[in-house]
Amino acid sequence: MRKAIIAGNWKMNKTVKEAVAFIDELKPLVKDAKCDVVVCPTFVCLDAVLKAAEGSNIKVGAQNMHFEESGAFTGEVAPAMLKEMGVHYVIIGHSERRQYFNETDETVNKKLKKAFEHNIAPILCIGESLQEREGNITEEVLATQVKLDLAGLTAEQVANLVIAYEPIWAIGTGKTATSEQANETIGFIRKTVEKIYNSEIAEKVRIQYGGSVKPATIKEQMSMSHIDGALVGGASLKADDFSKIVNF
Ligand SMILES: O=C(CO)COP(=O)(O)O
Repeated sequence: MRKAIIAGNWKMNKTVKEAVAFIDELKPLVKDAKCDVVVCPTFVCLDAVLKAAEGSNIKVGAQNMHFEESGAFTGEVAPAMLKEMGVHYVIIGHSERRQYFNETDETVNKKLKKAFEHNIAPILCIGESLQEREGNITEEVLATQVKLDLAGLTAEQVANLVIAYEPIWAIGTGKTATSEQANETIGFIRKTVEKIYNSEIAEKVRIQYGGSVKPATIKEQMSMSHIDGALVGGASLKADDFSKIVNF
């Protein structure tokens, strides 16, 4: 049985003060959650959020990191810096990073390897565009992403991986994939992992759905056989909404 994981991706939102106030409000609301609870603030809020979340069941993730250990990479953050702070998770390859910051399957793959090397749990984002879905190439696109992004990862690493299936056309648009659509596609991703590794690993990898997840949609989504959680954008910014999702 896979443990569900609900993560909030705050994207470029919340100042340090706002972030701390959010955690203070969220803590009592999610203290009995049955799933893993994760919030992913911006780099500048990580320290304050880690401190505010101390002693609670809320884990903290970063939204990105570089694949090099250190050096002349102005504006970037290295894995060891996150690990030393106590960061548990890191989102890798979000579609916004792929779209606006030239993230490729090659850099995603390097980052995944680095995250595992530093014992930070990666949440790998994959997903197809509207054009790709309408062109009936969703499965090819996802299979290619899985193959390239996971290249060279060990079976043990993949068993501990979280994958977030986020159809790009459902992000921030209010258009959710239907639960059946999401389940079917996530089932396909699991099959792809099985083909590359084996059925045992495919059964272990946790796969979230992401894209306009709301308190009103989560119950049905979590009732689906392949959906192990959610990566939540907009609805993770209000403690009340996010707690309702966490306590699905
Ligand atoms: O991109 C997302 C999470 O990473 C989804 O964002 P929304 O929930 O705002 O659609």
